[in-house]
Amino acid sequence: MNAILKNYIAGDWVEGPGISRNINPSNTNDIVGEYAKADPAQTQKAIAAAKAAFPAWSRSTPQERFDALNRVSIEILARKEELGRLLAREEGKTLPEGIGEVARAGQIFAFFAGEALRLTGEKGASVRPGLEVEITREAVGIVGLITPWNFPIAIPAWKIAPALCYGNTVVFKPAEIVPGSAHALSEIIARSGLPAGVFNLVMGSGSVVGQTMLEHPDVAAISFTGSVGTGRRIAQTCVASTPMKKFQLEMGGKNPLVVLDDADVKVAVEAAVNGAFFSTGQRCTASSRLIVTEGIHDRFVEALTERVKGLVVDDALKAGTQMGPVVDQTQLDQDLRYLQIGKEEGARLHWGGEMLNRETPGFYMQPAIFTGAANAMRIAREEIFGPVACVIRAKDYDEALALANDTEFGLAAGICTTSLKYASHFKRNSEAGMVMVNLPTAGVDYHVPFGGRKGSSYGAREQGAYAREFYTIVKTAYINPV
Ligand SMILES: NC(=O)C1=CN([C@@H]2O[C@H](COP(=O)(O)OP(=O)(O)OC[C@H]3O[C@@H](n4cnc5c(N)ncnc54)[C@H](OP(=O)(O)O)[C@@H]3O)[C@@H](O)[C@H]2O)C=CC1
Ligand SMILES: O=C(O)CCC(=O)C(=O)O
Repeated sequence: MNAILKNYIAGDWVEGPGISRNINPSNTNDIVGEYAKADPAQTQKAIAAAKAAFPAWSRSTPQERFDALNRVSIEILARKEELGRLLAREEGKTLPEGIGEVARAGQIFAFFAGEALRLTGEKGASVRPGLEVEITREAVGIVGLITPWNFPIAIPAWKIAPALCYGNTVVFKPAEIVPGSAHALSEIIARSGLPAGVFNLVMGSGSVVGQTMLEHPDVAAISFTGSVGTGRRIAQTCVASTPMKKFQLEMGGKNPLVVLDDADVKVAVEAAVNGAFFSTGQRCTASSRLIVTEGIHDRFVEALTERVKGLVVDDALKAGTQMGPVVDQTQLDQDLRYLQIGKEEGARLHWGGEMLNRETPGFYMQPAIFTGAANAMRIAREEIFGPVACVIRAKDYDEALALANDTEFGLAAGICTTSLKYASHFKRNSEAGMVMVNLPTAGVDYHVPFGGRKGSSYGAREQGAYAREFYTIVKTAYINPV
């Protein structure tokens, strides 16, 4: 076994009081690595380091910020195959998906390197004679970044890069089950030329490291992606703390993909397969509800089933694998529990859902399609976060739209149609933060806002230039030029 990989605090790599093991979900005999696990005291040291570094970093020049973020981007992109392999090995998404995610992380750092150089701010006349008014943005302070396991490098990238770009200092806590990509990213950031303390990595559990960050008065803001339950607790703690913290939550989805009678079946099937089953369905943007109108329903289900039957489920690192394993036993148990719930609710498990044996012991599961699902069923209302799709029959477009919007979530929604009229109407009337036409609900660009409505998201949007809303505070200055 290699050395235990350390936390990064105040510019030093430090051992943790505990150790966690990173296990390959494609082969549970394969230990990806051992990683430091922090306690509250170590987390507090990271917060103190971020506090000490904040005054200087918040006043750093755009050139310094550009240089650091640009170096990070260059190294990530140069090493995308190697880092993609590590990501696929620890999380279970396929190697092409892993490499794609790493490339996305590199592009995000490039975007925010550029963003650091972009001038912002407004100056105008006051309503009072002779006075001037300036509106500027300042860094928020120490930001705590809490990330999930399903995008082990892209989600950290889309929080760390804007946080640093706008002059904040960072304490980063990755998900405990996937510390590998987070650690590799942190090593790259550590050699990017940032002053000590500007960026700190604190690996460990949510209930210890995350909770310490939430309760610490010096942490000014928390950006979180993960489950609704944890998101809600974070919101309550941030509001109850003194001073109150700024927070941003990206949580679940139960994203509808509407397939209308006039859809191109091939396009619809590809959108559904990609949206529901790629990345093993472990995306908050996954197309977990397929809402299909009468006239195309049977043709669509038949073509979808044929396509899904052909998906190669195997070791994430094997050439030709199209769907990797579920991330861990807990998530697999949740997926299997929902298959049981669906059957008990009266939906038909049309295809899949079997556990699979492969050469190595891993969490392999066939993708599953429920038909005859009703939107009121738990399988259509609750986020499963696995390779499980429910087909819900709709009479016509109006009913399909109503069903699509009948959810507590509102992250992404898609429609497959060749009608401009329906596509435009759906775009306007969908109650989701992101709308896709003839595309999967999952898979987004890195330079535009990401986020949802209703129970999916809270606070300012992430990604693109909109990220500025969360990572800066507005200051209004009045000047009397005497
Ligand atoms: N929207 C999305 O993208 C995601 C949604 N999910 C949903 O959540 C379910 C459970 O996944 P899970 O990983 O447990 O999600 P969690 O919400 O528990 O975890 C997300 C992050 O929050 C941390 N965390 C957990 N508890 C606390 C706390 N009390 N204070 C601060 N931080 C905390 C976790 O740390 P640690 O890893 O140490 O627990 C992790 O870094 C999935 O089945 C899925 O439905 C999960 C991942 C992503
Ligand atoms: O669909 C995507 O590209 C992003 C999904 C995502 O952010 C998530 O699942 O957490």
